[in-house]
Amino acid sequence: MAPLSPYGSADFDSRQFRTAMGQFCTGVTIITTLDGDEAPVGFACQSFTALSLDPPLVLFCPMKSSRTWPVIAERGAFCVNVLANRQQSVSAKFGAPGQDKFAGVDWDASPLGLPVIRHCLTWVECTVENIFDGGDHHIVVGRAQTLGEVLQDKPLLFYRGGYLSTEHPRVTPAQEALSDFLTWNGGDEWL
Ligand SMILES: Cc1cc2nc3c(=O)[nH]c(=O)nc-3n(C[C@H](O)[C@H](O)[C@H](O)COP(=O)(O)OP(=O)(O)OC[C@H]3O[C@@H](n4cnc5c(N)ncnc54)[C@H](O)[C@@H]3O)c2cc1C
Ligand SMILES: NC(=O)c1ccc[n+]([C@@H]2O[C@H](COP(=O)([O-])OP(=O)(O)OC[C@H]3O[C@@H](n4cnc5c(N)ncnc54)[C@H](O)[C@@H]3O)[C@@H](O)[C@H]2O)c1
Repeated sequence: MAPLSPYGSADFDSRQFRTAMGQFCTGVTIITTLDGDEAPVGFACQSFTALSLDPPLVLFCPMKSSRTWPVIAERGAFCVNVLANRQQSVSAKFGAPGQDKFAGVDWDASPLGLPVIRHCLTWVECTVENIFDGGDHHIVVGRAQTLGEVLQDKPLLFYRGGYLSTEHPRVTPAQEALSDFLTWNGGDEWL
């Protein structure tokens, strides 16, 4: 058996860890809420995922140093805004420290009054269900309360620390691809 590369050893630094984690391509969301003065706040977040269908749960992981997180905890609710490909500048704005990330950003209020950023692929309004410890992050579980409409647009993807163009419009259904893969008898040609 061939030995694993140095990246396979436990002796790695933070940059190597980020490089490895950056191979996992994700979408980008903006997690928003309202502060005590009813002003909108939010931050860019890739650590978002669907968690459970019944009950309908999602999760995201804010850094413990996040300044938006305590505002969400206080409000007990947040809105997940799923960014479209054309919203790179929104991601950059909400992904860096700043006083007013909403300056110049158009938004509407969800049923709970939370900020829904215009032109997102969709949005999900949630109440905070549970908070777990995750090293230098919190793991926040939310219960979906309202689903937004779905726009027919391309997603913004984050990959290797940058944004990936999603110009190719074709979407292959995962179920179909999986069953094709499992019944494939064409040797290595699949890859
Ligand atoms: C594509 C993408 C995905 C991301 N995914 C995640 C994720 O999943 N989870 C996550 O936690 N973060 C993620 N981030 C990073 C996060 O969006 C940023 O750290 C963002 O600034 C956090 O916003 P905030 O409002 O929570 O905190 P901020 O107020 O922006 O503060 C963030 C940090 O900067 C410090 N800070 C604030 N203002 C200043 C200042 N003027 N000078 C110096 N330091 C300052 C704060 O003390 C804190 O440590 C992602 C960023 C990008 C671009
Ligand atoms: N989960 C996060 O907190 C998270 C995720 C992505 C980016 N960011 C932050 O956004 C900024 C832009 O990132 P970049 O362009 O340098 O890309 P990068 O090369 O740091 O990101 C590559 C991958 O590393 C992981 N990562 C990066 N920072 C992390 C962190 N603080 N905690 C946990 N995982 C992390 C993510 O999986 C990301 O996809 C950086 O300041 C980065 O720390 C934070």
